[in-house]
Amino acid sequence: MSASEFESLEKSLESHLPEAELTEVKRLLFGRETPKLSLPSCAVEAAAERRFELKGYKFDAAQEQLRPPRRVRVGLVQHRVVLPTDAPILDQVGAMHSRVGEIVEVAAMCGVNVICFQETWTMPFAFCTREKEPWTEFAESAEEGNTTRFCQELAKKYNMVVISPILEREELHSTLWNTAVVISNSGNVLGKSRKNHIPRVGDFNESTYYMEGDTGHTVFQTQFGKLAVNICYGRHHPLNWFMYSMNGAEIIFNPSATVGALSEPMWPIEARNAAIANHCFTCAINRVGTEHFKSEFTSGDGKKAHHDFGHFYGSSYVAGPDGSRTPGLSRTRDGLLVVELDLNLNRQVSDKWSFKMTGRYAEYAEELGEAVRPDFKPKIIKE
Ligand SMILES: NC(=O)NCCC(=O)O
Repeated sequence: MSASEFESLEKSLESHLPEAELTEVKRLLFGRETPKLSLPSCAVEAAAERRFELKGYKFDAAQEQLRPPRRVRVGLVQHRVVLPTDAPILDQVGAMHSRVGEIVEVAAMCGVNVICFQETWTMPFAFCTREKEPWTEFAESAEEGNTTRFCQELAKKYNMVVISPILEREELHSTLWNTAVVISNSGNVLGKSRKNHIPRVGDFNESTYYMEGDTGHTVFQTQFGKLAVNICYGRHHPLNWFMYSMNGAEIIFNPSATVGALSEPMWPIEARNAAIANHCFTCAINRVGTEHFKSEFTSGDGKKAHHDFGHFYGSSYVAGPDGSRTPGLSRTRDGLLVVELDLNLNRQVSDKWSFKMTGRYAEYAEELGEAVRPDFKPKIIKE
Protein backbone atom coordinates (compact mmCIF):
# COMPACT_ATOMS: atom_id res chain seq x y z
CA MET A 1 0.00 0.00 0.00
CA SER A 2 1.43 3.43 -0.90
CA ALA A 3 1.46 6.35 1.55
CA SER A 4 -1.20 8.09 -0.54
CA GLU A 5 -3.55 5.10 -0.16
CA PHE A 6 -3.22 4.58 3.62
CA GLU A 7 -6.44 6.08 5.01
CA SER A 8 -5.70 6.76 8.66
CA LEU A 9 -3.94 5.52 11.77
CA GLU A 10 -7.27 5.49 13.62
CA LYS A 11 -8.95 3.29 11.02
CA SER A 12 -6.05 0.90 11.00
CA LEU A 13 -6.08 0.57 14.82
CA GLU A 14 -9.85 0.08 14.85
CA SER A 15 -9.73 -2.70 12.28
CA HIS A 16 -6.85 -4.59 13.88
CA LEU A 17 -7.03 -4.20 17.67
CA PRO A 18 -9.35 -6.06 20.04
CA GLU A 19 -11.88 -3.75 21.75
CA ALA A 20 -10.32 -3.66 25.24
CA GLU A 21 -6.83 -3.10 23.90
CA LEU A 22 -8.09 -0.42 21.52
CA THR A 23 -9.48 1.60 24.45
CA GLU A 24 -6.09 1.60 26.18
CA VAL A 25 -4.17 2.36 23.00
CA LYS A 26 -6.51 5.27 22.27
CA ARG A 27 -6.16 6.58 25.83
CA LEU A 28 -2.39 6.63 25.46
CA LEU A 29 -2.36 8.01 21.93
CA PHE A 30 -5.20 10.54 22.14
CA GLY A 31 -5.71 11.27 25.86
CA ARG A 32 -9.12 11.58 27.50
CA GLU A 33 -11.76 10.42 25.03
CA THR A 34 -13.48 13.12 22.99
CA PRO A 35 -17.01 11.70 22.73
CA LYS A 36 -18.71 11.57 19.34
CA LEU A 37 -21.01 14.49 18.57
CA SER A 38 -24.37 13.50 17.27
CA LEU A 39 -24.88 15.22 13.92
CA PRO A 40 -28.22 15.72 12.12
CA SER A 41 -29.10 13.03 9.61
CA CYS A 42 -29.60 15.64 6.85
CA ALA A 43 -25.92 16.61 7.30
CA VAL A 44 -24.74 12.99 7.30
CA GLU A 45 -26.74 12.30 4.12
CA ALA A 46 -25.56 15.47 2.38
CA ALA A 47 -21.91 14.67 3.19
CA ALA A 48 -22.28 11.16 1.77
CA GLU A 49 -23.98 12.48 -1.36
CA ARG A 50 -21.28 15.14 -1.83
CA ARG A 51 -18.57 12.56 -1.25
CA PHE A 52 -16.75 13.98 1.75
CA GLU A 53 -16.05 12.62 5.20
CA LEU A 54 -18.02 14.14 8.08
CA LYS A 55 -16.97 13.54 11.68
CA GLY A 56 -18.04 15.17 14.93
CA TYR A 57 -16.57 15.16 18.46
CA LYS A 58 -16.82 17.21 21.63
CA PHE A 59 -14.63 18.39 24.46
CA ASP A 60 -16.53 18.67 27.72
CA ALA A 61 -15.51 20.80 30.69
CA ALA A 62 -16.47 20.47 34.34
CA GLN A 63 -19.62 22.23 35.48
CA GLU A 64 -18.70 25.46 37.31
CA GLN A 65 -20.74 27.33 39.91
CA LEU A 66 -20.13 30.86 38.67
CA ARG A 67 -19.78 30.49 34.90
CA PRO A 68 -22.17 28.81 32.50
CA PRO A 69 -20.55 26.54 29.86
CA ARG A 70 -19.15 28.41 26.83
CA ARG A 71 -19.85 25.95 24.02
CA VAL A 72 -18.63 26.76 20.54
CA ARG A 73 -18.66 24.58 17.43
CA VAL A 74 -15.70 24.78 15.09
CA GLY A 75 -15.56 23.35 11.56
CA LEU A 76 -12.28 22.31 9.91
CA VAL A 77 -12.38 21.83 6.14
CA GLN A 78 -9.81 19.83 4.16
CA HIS A 79 -10.06 19.28 0.41
CA ARG A 80 -8.28 18.46 -2.82
CA VAL A 81 -7.90 20.85 -5.70
CA VAL A 82 -10.95 20.34 -7.89
CA LEU A 83 -9.69 21.01 -11.44
CA PRO A 84 -6.34 20.22 -13.06
CA THR A 85 -3.70 22.81 -12.16
CA ASP A 86 -3.47 24.02 -15.78
CA ALA A 87 -7.18 24.85 -16.07
CA PRO A 88 -7.98 28.60 -16.42
CA ILE A 89 -7.47 30.37 -13.11
CA LEU A 90 -11.00 31.65 -12.70
CA ASP A 91 -12.36 28.16 -13.40
CA GLN A 92 -10.06 26.67 -10.73
CA VAL A 93 -11.03 29.29 -8.15
CA GLY A 94 -14.72 28.99 -9.02
CA ALA A 95 -14.62 25.20 -8.70
CA MET A 96 -12.95 25.50 -5.30
CA HIS A 97 -15.59 28.03 -4.17
CA SER A 98 -18.36 25.61 -5.19
CA ARG A 99 -16.73 22.66 -3.44
CA VAL A 100 -16.10 24.52 -0.23
CA GLY A 101 -19.54 26.16 -0.44
CA GLU A 102 -21.23 22.76 -0.40
CA ILE A 103 -19.12 21.68 2.58
CA VAL A 104 -19.93 24.90 4.48
CA GLU A 105 -23.62 24.29 3.90
CA VAL A 106 -23.27 20.98 5.73
CA ALA A 107 -21.28 22.73 8.48
CA ALA A 108 -24.23 25.08 8.92
CA MET A 109 -26.57 22.08 9.32
CA CYS A 110 -24.23 20.89 12.10
CA GLY A 111 -24.46 24.23 13.93
CA VAL A 112 -20.87 25.28 13.26
CA ASN A 113 -20.07 28.77 14.61
CA VAL A 114 -16.51 29.20 13.32
CA ILE A 115 -15.17 27.58 10.17
CA CYS A 116 -11.59 27.52 8.92
CA PHE A 117 -10.29 26.43 5.51
CA GLN A 118 -6.85 25.09 4.59
CA GLU A 119 -3.85 27.29 3.73
CA THR A 120 -4.21 29.15 0.36
CA TRP A 121 -7.39 27.20 -0.17
CA THR A 122 -8.34 28.69 -3.54
CA MET A 123 -5.24 27.47 -5.41
CA PRO A 124 -2.91 24.53 -5.95
CA PHE A 125 0.14 24.61 -3.65
CA ALA A 126 2.31 25.61 -6.59
CA PHE A 127 5.27 27.15 -4.79
CA CYS A 128 7.23 23.96 -5.42
CA THR A 129 7.46 24.91 -9.11
CA ARG A 130 9.39 28.15 -8.52
CA GLU A 131 7.46 29.59 -11.49
CA LYS A 132 5.80 32.93 -10.87
CA GLU A 133 3.20 32.63 -13.63
CA PRO A 134 0.40 31.80 -13.47
CA TRP A 135 0.47 31.24 -9.70
CA THR A 136 0.83 34.84 -8.58
CA GLU A 137 -2.38 35.54 -10.49
CA PHE A 138 -4.25 33.62 -7.81
CA ALA A 139 -3.44 36.40 -5.31
CA GLU A 140 -6.41 38.54 -4.27
CA SER A 141 -7.16 41.54 -2.09
CA ALA A 142 -7.90 40.45 1.49
CA GLU A 143 -10.54 43.14 1.83
CA GLU A 144 -12.17 43.24 -1.58
CA GLY A 145 -11.20 40.10 -3.50
CA ASN A 146 -13.75 37.69 -4.97
CA THR A 147 -12.91 35.06 -2.38
CA THR A 148 -13.49 37.45 0.51
CA ARG A 149 -16.81 38.51 -1.02
CA PHE A 150 -17.76 34.85 -1.37
CA CYS A 151 -16.87 34.19 2.29
CA GLN A 152 -18.77 37.28 3.44
CA GLU A 153 -21.90 35.84 1.85
CA LEU A 154 -21.34 32.52 3.63
CA ALA A 155 -20.70 34.27 6.95
CA LYS A 156 -23.92 36.27 6.74
CA LYS A 157 -26.04 33.44 5.41
CA TYR A 158 -24.98 30.96 8.09
CA ASN A 159 -24.19 33.35 10.98
CA MET A 160 -20.69 31.87 11.01
CA VAL A 161 -17.22 33.31 11.51
CA VAL A 162 -15.21 32.35 8.40
CA ILE A 163 -11.41 32.08 8.41
CA SER A 164 -10.25 32.20 4.82
CA PRO A 165 -6.52 31.68 4.22
CA ILE A 166 -5.53 33.04 0.79
CA LEU A 167 -2.58 34.29 -1.21
CA GLU A 168 -3.00 38.03 -0.66
CA ARG A 169 -2.10 40.77 -3.09
CA GLU A 170 -1.66 44.15 -1.45
CA GLU A 171 -1.81 46.52 -4.42
CA LEU A 172 -0.75 49.59 -2.42
CA HIS A 173 2.73 48.24 -1.73
CA SER A 174 2.89 45.71 -4.59
CA THR A 175 3.40 42.97 -2.03
CA LEU A 176 2.19 39.40 -1.79
CA TRP A 177 1.45 37.78 1.55
CA ASN A 178 0.13 34.47 2.83
CA THR A 179 -2.87 35.69 4.78
CA ALA A 180 -5.85 34.44 6.73
CA VAL A 181 -8.81 36.79 6.35
CA VAL A 182 -11.11 36.68 9.37
CA ILE A 183 -14.72 37.45 8.52
CA SER A 184 -17.13 38.04 11.37
CA ASN A 185 -20.53 36.34 11.45
CA SER A 186 -21.94 39.81 10.67
CA GLY A 187 -20.28 39.49 7.26
CA ASN A 188 -17.73 42.24 7.97
CA VAL A 189 -14.03 41.65 7.48
CA LEU A 190 -12.78 41.71 11.07
CA GLY A 191 -9.14 41.72 10.04
CA LYS A 192 -6.30 39.59 8.76
CA SER A 193 -3.40 37.61 10.08
CA ARG A 194 -0.34 37.11 7.88
CA LYS A 195 1.95 34.09 7.98
CA ASN A 196 4.81 34.89 10.31
CA HIS A 197 7.36 32.21 9.46
CA ILE A 198 8.17 31.29 5.87
CA PRO A 199 9.53 27.79 5.23
CA ARG A 200 13.00 27.22 3.89
CA VAL A 201 12.68 23.46 3.67
CA GLY A 202 12.05 20.91 0.91
CA ASP A 203 9.99 22.15 -2.03
CA PHE A 204 8.29 24.86 0.03
CA ASN A 205 9.95 27.68 -1.91
CA GLU A 206 7.57 30.20 -0.43
CA SER A 207 10.04 32.98 0.29
CA THR A 208 10.25 33.36 -3.51
CA TYR A 209 6.60 34.40 -3.59
CA TYR A 210 5.63 36.38 -0.51
CA MET A 211 6.94 38.15 2.56
CA GLU A 212 7.14 37.39 6.26
CA GLY A 213 3.93 38.64 7.89
CA ASP A 214 3.75 42.04 9.56
CA THR A 215 0.55 41.55 11.55
CA GLY A 216 2.30 40.15 14.63
CA HIS A 217 0.13 38.00 16.86
CA THR A 218 -3.27 39.56 16.41
CA VAL A 219 -6.22 37.96 18.17
CA PHE A 220 -9.78 38.41 16.94
CA GLN A 221 -12.53 38.88 19.49
CA THR A 222 -15.67 37.27 18.06
CA GLN A 223 -19.07 36.31 19.38
CA PHE A 224 -17.70 32.77 19.63
CA GLY A 225 -14.49 33.43 21.53
CA LYS A 226 -11.05 34.93 20.95
CA LEU A 227 -9.49 33.43 17.82
CA ALA A 228 -6.02 33.48 16.28
CA VAL A 229 -4.48 32.02 13.13
CA ASN A 230 -0.98 30.55 13.10
CA ILE A 231 -0.42 29.66 9.45
CA CYS A 232 1.28 26.34 8.57
CA TYR A 233 5.06 26.49 9.12
CA GLY A 234 4.39 28.72 12.15
CA ARG A 235 3.39 25.57 14.00
CA HIS A 236 7.06 24.56 14.31
CA HIS A 237 7.71 27.76 16.30
CA PRO A 238 6.59 27.45 19.93
CA LEU A 239 7.01 31.20 20.49
CA ASN A 240 4.54 31.88 17.69
CA TRP A 241 1.78 29.88 19.38
CA PHE A 242 2.84 31.38 22.71
CA MET A 243 2.44 34.98 21.60
CA TYR A 244 -1.06 34.35 20.21
CA SER A 245 -1.87 32.85 23.55
CA MET A 246 -0.33 35.78 25.46
CA ASN A 247 -2.65 38.03 23.46
CA GLY A 248 -5.59 36.03 24.78
CA ALA A 249 -6.33 33.46 22.06
CA GLU A 250 -8.73 30.76 23.21
CA ILE A 251 -8.67 28.85 19.91
CA ILE A 252 -5.68 28.94 17.56
CA PHE A 253 -6.24 27.69 14.01
CA ASN A 254 -3.35 26.26 12.01
CA PRO A 255 -4.33 26.13 8.33
CA SER A 256 -1.61 24.17 6.57
CA ALA A 257 -0.33 22.54 3.41
CA THR A 258 2.21 19.87 4.13
CA VAL A 259 3.34 16.56 2.68
CA GLY A 260 3.92 13.14 4.21
CA ALA A 261 7.57 12.64 3.44
CA LEU A 262 8.46 15.87 5.20
CA SER A 263 6.30 16.41 8.26
CA GLU A 264 3.87 13.60 9.01
CA PRO A 265 5.51 12.31 12.22
CA MET A 266 5.51 15.90 13.56
CA TRP A 267 1.89 16.65 12.62
CA PRO A 268 0.07 14.92 15.51
CA ILE A 269 2.47 16.39 18.06
CA GLU A 270 2.99 20.06 17.34
CA ALA A 271 -0.50 21.56 17.47
CA ARG A 272 -1.36 19.24 20.33
CA ASN A 273 1.68 20.30 22.30
CA ALA A 274 0.78 23.95 21.64
CA ALA A 275 -2.70 23.38 23.12
CA ILE A 276 -1.14 21.85 26.24
CA ALA A 277 1.61 24.44 26.65
CA ASN A 278 -0.71 27.42 26.16
CA HIS A 279 -3.92 26.27 27.89
CA CYS A 280 -5.99 26.73 24.74
CA PHE A 281 -7.58 24.77 21.87
CA THR A 282 -5.72 24.29 18.61
CA CYS A 283 -7.14 23.26 15.23
CA ALA A 284 -4.71 21.76 12.72
CA ILE A 285 -5.94 21.64 9.10
CA ASN A 286 -4.10 20.15 6.14
CA ARG A 287 -5.05 19.78 2.47
CA VAL A 288 -5.39 16.37 0.80
CA GLY A 289 -4.30 14.75 -2.43
CA THR A 290 -1.46 14.92 -4.89
CA GLU A 291 -1.28 17.94 -7.18
CA HIS A 292 0.29 17.60 -10.61
CA PHE A 293 2.03 20.44 -12.41
CA LYS A 294 2.63 20.74 -16.14
CA SER A 295 6.27 21.80 -15.89
CA GLU A 296 8.75 19.50 -14.24
CA PHE A 297 10.75 20.82 -11.30
CA THR A 298 13.66 19.53 -9.26
CA SER A 299 13.92 19.43 -5.48
CA GLY A 300 17.62 20.26 -5.31
CA ASP A 301 18.36 16.83 -3.87
CA GLY A 302 20.12 15.17 -6.80
CA LYS A 303 16.99 13.23 -7.71
CA LYS A 304 15.15 13.38 -11.01
CA ALA A 305 12.82 16.24 -11.94
CA HIS A 306 9.18 15.48 -11.26
CA HIS A 307 5.67 16.88 -11.67
CA ASP A 308 4.23 16.68 -8.17
CA PHE A 309 4.94 17.83 -4.63
CA GLY A 310 4.09 14.53 -2.94
CA HIS A 311 0.97 13.56 -1.02
CA PHE A 312 -0.82 16.12 1.16
CA TYR A 313 -2.03 13.91 3.97
CA GLY A 314 -5.06 15.72 5.41
CA SER A 315 -5.44 14.33 8.97
CA SER A 316 -6.99 17.53 10.32
CA TYR A 317 -7.71 17.41 14.07
CA VAL A 318 -8.50 19.46 17.16
CA ALA A 319 -6.46 19.37 20.38
CA GLY A 320 -7.51 20.53 23.83
CA PRO A 321 -5.60 22.13 26.70
CA ASP A 322 -5.85 18.92 28.76
CA GLY A 323 -3.71 16.95 26.28
CA SER A 324 -6.62 15.20 24.62
CA ARG A 325 -7.29 15.35 20.90
CA THR A 326 -9.91 14.22 18.42
CA PRO A 327 -9.17 11.50 15.92
CA GLY A 328 -8.04 12.98 12.62
CA LEU A 329 -9.90 13.20 9.35
CA SER A 330 -8.78 10.84 6.63
CA ARG A 331 -5.38 11.09 4.90
CA THR A 332 -7.02 10.71 1.50
CA ARG A 333 -10.50 12.26 1.39
CA ASP A 334 -12.10 15.67 1.47
CA GLY A 335 -13.62 16.21 4.89
CA LEU A 336 -15.36 18.34 7.48
CA LEU A 337 -14.51 17.93 11.15
CA VAL A 338 -17.10 19.45 13.48
CA VAL A 339 -15.97 19.82 17.07
CA GLU A 340 -17.81 21.29 20.03
CA LEU A 341 -15.50 22.95 22.54
CA ASP A 342 -16.39 24.18 25.98
CA LEU A 343 -14.01 27.12 26.29
CA ASN A 344 -14.26 26.90 30.09
CA LEU A 345 -11.83 24.00 29.84
CA ASN A 346 -8.98 26.45 29.11
CA ARG A 347 -9.17 28.17 32.50
CA GLN A 348 -9.87 24.93 34.32
CA VAL A 349 -6.65 23.40 32.96
CA SER A 350 -4.76 26.62 33.56
CA ASP A 351 -5.85 26.63 37.20
CA LYS A 352 -4.70 23.00 37.51
CA TRP A 353 -1.33 23.15 35.73
CA SER A 354 -0.60 26.92 35.97
CA PHE A 355 1.94 27.08 33.13
CA LYS A 356 1.29 30.79 32.71
CA MET A 357 1.95 31.37 36.42
CA THR A 358 5.02 29.14 36.61
CA GLY A 359 6.48 30.17 33.24
CA ARG A 360 8.94 32.80 34.63
CA TYR A 361 8.56 34.77 31.42
CA ALA A 362 10.29 37.92 32.69
CA GLU A 363 13.48 35.90 33.29
CA TYR A 364 13.24 34.32 29.83
CA ALA A 365 12.57 37.71 28.23
CA GLU A 366 15.79 39.00 29.76
CA GLU A 367 17.85 35.96 28.78
CA LEU A 368 16.41 35.91 25.29
CA GLY A 369 17.16 39.63 24.96
CA GLU A 370 20.81 38.79 25.63
CA ALA A 371 20.85 35.63 23.45
CA VAL A 372 19.86 37.52 20.29
CA ARG A 373 22.59 40.18 20.65
CA PRO A 374 25.55 39.89 18.25
CA ASP A 375 28.00 39.87 21.19
CA PHE A 376 26.15 37.06 23.00
CA LYS A 377 28.38 34.53 24.72
CA PRO A 378 26.68 31.19 25.50
CA LYS A 379 26.87 30.37 29.22
CA ILE A 380 28.93 27.20 29.12
CA ILE A 381 31.19 26.14 31.91
CA LYS A 382 34.21 24.13 30.84
CA GLU A 383 36.71 22.34 32.96
N1 LIG B 1 2.99 25.49 3.88
C1 LIG B 1 4.05 25.39 4.65
O1 LIG B 1 4.46 26.34 5.29
N2 LIG B 1 4.66 24.19 4.66
C2 LIG B 1 5.94 23.99 5.23
C3 LIG B 1 6.15 22.58 5.62
C4 LIG B 1 5.60 22.25 6.95
O2 LIG B 1 5.47 23.15 7.79
O3 LIG B 1 5.30 21.10 7.20
